[in-house]
Amino acid sequence: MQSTAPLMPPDALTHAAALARQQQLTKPPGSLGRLEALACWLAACQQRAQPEPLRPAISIFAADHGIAAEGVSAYPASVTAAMVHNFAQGGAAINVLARQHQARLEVVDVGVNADLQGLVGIVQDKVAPGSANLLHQPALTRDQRDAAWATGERAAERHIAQGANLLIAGEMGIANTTAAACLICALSGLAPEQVVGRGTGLDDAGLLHKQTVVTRALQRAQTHRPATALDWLAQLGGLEIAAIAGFLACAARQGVPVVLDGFIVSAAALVCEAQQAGSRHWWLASHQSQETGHAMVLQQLGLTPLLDWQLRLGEGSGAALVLPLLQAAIALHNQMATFAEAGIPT
Ligand SMILES: Cc1cc2ncn([C@H]3O[C@H](COP(=O)(O)O)[C@@H](O)[C@H]3O)c2cc1C
Ligand SMILES: O=C(O)c1cccnc1
Repeated sequence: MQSTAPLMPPDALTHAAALARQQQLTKPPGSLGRLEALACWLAACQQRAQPEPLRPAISIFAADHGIAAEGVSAYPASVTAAMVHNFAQGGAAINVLARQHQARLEVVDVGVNADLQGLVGIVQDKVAPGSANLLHQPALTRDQRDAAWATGERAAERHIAQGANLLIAGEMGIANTTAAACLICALSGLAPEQVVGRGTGLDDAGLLHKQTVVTRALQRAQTHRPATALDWLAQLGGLEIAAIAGFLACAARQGVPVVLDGFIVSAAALVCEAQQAGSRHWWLASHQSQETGHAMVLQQLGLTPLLDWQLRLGEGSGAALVLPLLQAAIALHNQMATFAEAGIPT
């Protein structure tokens, strides 16, 4: 884990140059709406007034959660490992989207409670076989938290070394919306009723139970007097959430933009921004998740989601879904004629 000095945002001069080009393209200024802002942001991130096409890469971090024992998910904990097999066979939603948009995809086992050795495309970087039950004890030791964070940093570095210029983090971990909700409450000051959602599809009774679990877990964690976001991460996080926070921190330090996925990634983003201020300038929010509280977290991060399509899957799927929109923003920005080139009077 590195320094907490505020990061520089994407390059302002390049942003201004890109904006100037947008004003000269053969359309009324502003008529391509957010596509224009996206092109200028990507230009600033790349420090090229005409940005290169995107070379996206995705890491899915998978881990089990002790809190699953409290009946906070509509699915059994065994689904985490089963879904890693599905990722390896190419059958999950994120596999389809990654193939469709030619994104490099890797799955990182940072803490699944199963032997996943030998599965195709699975990076073995297991820190522990899952987190502890955060209702009764800290989810992670400090060492586990730091090791998982470093796992995420290594994943971002791998992608960047292979030429990726846009990163996506996804997650798989049954019960991780509970850990994410706890962290979001702790870091945002929002109440459990404002944050806790149905996850994979809890009914009304399940939702109330999950709210109670989160409230009690927050009370338990308070007794340890957590002072920093990293303290909260150890108390209430999970191995994949810590890894995603490290992934985001590393990407921002290296000046590589990230498309944030849904609720769980946003919890990791809050941790990252608290630890490394200014990281958020390198992020775009793909969508507003159905999960309660996601909208308010994005607001706190100063991010406006692109889509509101009732998504509540995770895996990085929402982020992968907006890749064609980003590619379109860059293609329009680079390939449209200017008024001068087209001889159109202004
Ligand atoms: C088949 C299946 C595939 C998934 N892919 C992502 N998630 C999503 O659901 C989980 C979080 O919801 P909760 O906190 O309610 O367990 C995470 O694993 C998340 O990525 C899935 C869940 C299931 C069941
Ligand atoms: O928004 C998400 O990331 C999400 C929501 C519900 C279940 N799994 C993930």
